[in-house]
Amino acid sequence: MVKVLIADKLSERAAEIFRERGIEVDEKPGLSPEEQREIIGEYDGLAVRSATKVTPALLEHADRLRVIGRAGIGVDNIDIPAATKRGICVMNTPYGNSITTAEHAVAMMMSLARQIPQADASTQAGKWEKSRFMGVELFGKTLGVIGCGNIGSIVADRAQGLKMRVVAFDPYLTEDRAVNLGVEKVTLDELLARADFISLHTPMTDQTKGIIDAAAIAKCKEGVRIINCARGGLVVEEDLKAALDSGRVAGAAMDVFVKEPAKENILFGHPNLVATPHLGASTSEAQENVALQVAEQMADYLVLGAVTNAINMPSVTAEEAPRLRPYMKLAEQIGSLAAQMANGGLSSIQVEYEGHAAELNTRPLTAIVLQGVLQPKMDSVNMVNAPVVAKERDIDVAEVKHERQSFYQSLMRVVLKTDSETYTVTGTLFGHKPRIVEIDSIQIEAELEGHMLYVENDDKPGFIGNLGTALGKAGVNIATFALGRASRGAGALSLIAIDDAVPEALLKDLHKLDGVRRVTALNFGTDSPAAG
Ligand SMILES: NC(=O)c1ccc[n+]([C@@H]2O[C@H](COP(=O)([O-])OP(=O)(O)OC[C@H]3O[C@@H](n4cnc5c(N)ncnc54)[C@H](O)[C@@H]3O)[C@@H](O)[C@H]2O)c1
Ligand SMILES: O=C(O)CC[C@@H](O)C(=O)O
Repeated sequence: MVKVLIADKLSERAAEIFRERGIEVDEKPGLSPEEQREIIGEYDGLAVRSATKVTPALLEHADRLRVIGRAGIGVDNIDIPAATKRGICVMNTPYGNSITTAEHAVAMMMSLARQIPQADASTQAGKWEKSRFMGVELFGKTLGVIGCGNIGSIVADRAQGLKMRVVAFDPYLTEDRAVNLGVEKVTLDELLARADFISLHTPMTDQTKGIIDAAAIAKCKEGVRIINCARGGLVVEEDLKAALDSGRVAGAAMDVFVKEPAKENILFGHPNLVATPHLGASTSEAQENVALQVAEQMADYLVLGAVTNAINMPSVTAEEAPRLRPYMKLAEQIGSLAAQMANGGLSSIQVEYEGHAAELNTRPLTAIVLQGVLQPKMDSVNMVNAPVVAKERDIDVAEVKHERQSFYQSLMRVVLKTDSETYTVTGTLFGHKPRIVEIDSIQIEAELEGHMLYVENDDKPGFIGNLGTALGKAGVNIATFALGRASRGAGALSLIAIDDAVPEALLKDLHKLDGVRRVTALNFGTDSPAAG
């Protein structure tokens, strides 16, 4: 039975959904990394928030793991390259907590403007420090949004409701989108120079790490207020502390910290700091949304093969999945056949689609062709890691969609080049069954299954009889025999399904048959999706 581990505290709905979808689920939040390593080998799916660190050390023990679901947005607690290498799909829930987090950023901005947390503490301590807490209005002030994606754009919208001017720095924000959002797209320096409040909403990347440091703060208005509800490392905490001390930054509101959980931090205790413990996504609505979404997505993947919001593989909707399934089998078979026929180091793989196949979502199909090509040489390759493996090996991958009409309603072709030769295998679907219809421009009609022989020979009388006799003498039973030839008397080829593997000695004898050009043993293993 398919089994999922919920490793962090998620809304109860997640476990309910897994069970409704026939998936066994264990809820074990709060385990130590060592405890997680001990049990992870039992699971096909792992659902996390931000507490669990999905490291290469954990993944090394994850022999069954097929999918990691992050109930939230940031996947910086998951080692994506390590997961991809192991063929594990990683998905997040990009929109489920955006409104909640944007609202938290706005709440933080208001807290800064009116020092509400400090005033609350003082008032409840019995002081009545009316003159200490002089605030500033938001009306007419400029908010600088760094990173204007899902959350940044909601913050911008809410700020406009408060009659603030919004300037945004985001290299990927188009002018049109900026106009639609009602924000002014500016450079980072312009934003720093103009903003009264700055709110950070980028992911943590090499470009954004430390985007607010001493140099950036030096370009800000005197008395700027800074809000970070994105990721801790976006702000250099030591530089912010110095700027708070000098008064250059009038206030800072931090929901996220370089080191979390932040039990201690250089900023703590500063009178102009407002701090929350990574609460951006913590509303019941957002947690319900992300738990439900992550469980549905993971169940769709584990049960149907549908892929939604994956970070490391192409999407396949739940509606597409059943339509793609027979093509997936065909994709793996043509890839596998071409690879088993090929000699020499692979240099390029071109996957061509014609007719109905060209109208499908071809990215996952191409990934599966790559899986089929690479699997005969590597055990642990699948559609998640096959594109990465191909890239690592400098194999050039191309996808071509033909508009031309062909004899077949739907065709998929793989053209595989090695350093010495080119191999072409074309297949179609008869009903839902994959069929090979052409090999190197010779027409044939064959199903691929179990043990097979691929034979190339001179097209002359007696060859097939001799081949059959040789196999029969060795006790090898022929299950099916598919034959094709270029033209009378020219080269011919056959794909022969046999009941058992051909011993090495027999292969050598077959090579000695009069007129034989090539004999290759093929295997479309019964436990592989490429099996017929
Ligand atoms: N505090 C929390 O609990 C909490 C909750 C949800 C999300 N987050 C974090 O909030 C951040 C934003 O999430 P989102 O859903 O809006 O993501 P998003 O991907 O929708 O938006 C991120 C934006 O940042 C922009 N960006 C990327 N590199 C940039 C750069 N160098 N300079 C400026 N902009 C850049 C992107 O173009 C994109 O528009 C993420 O870091 C996420 O992890 C935190
Ligand atoms: O799970 C959380 O509480 C935080 C989530 C947040 O950081 C995210 O990136 O979605």
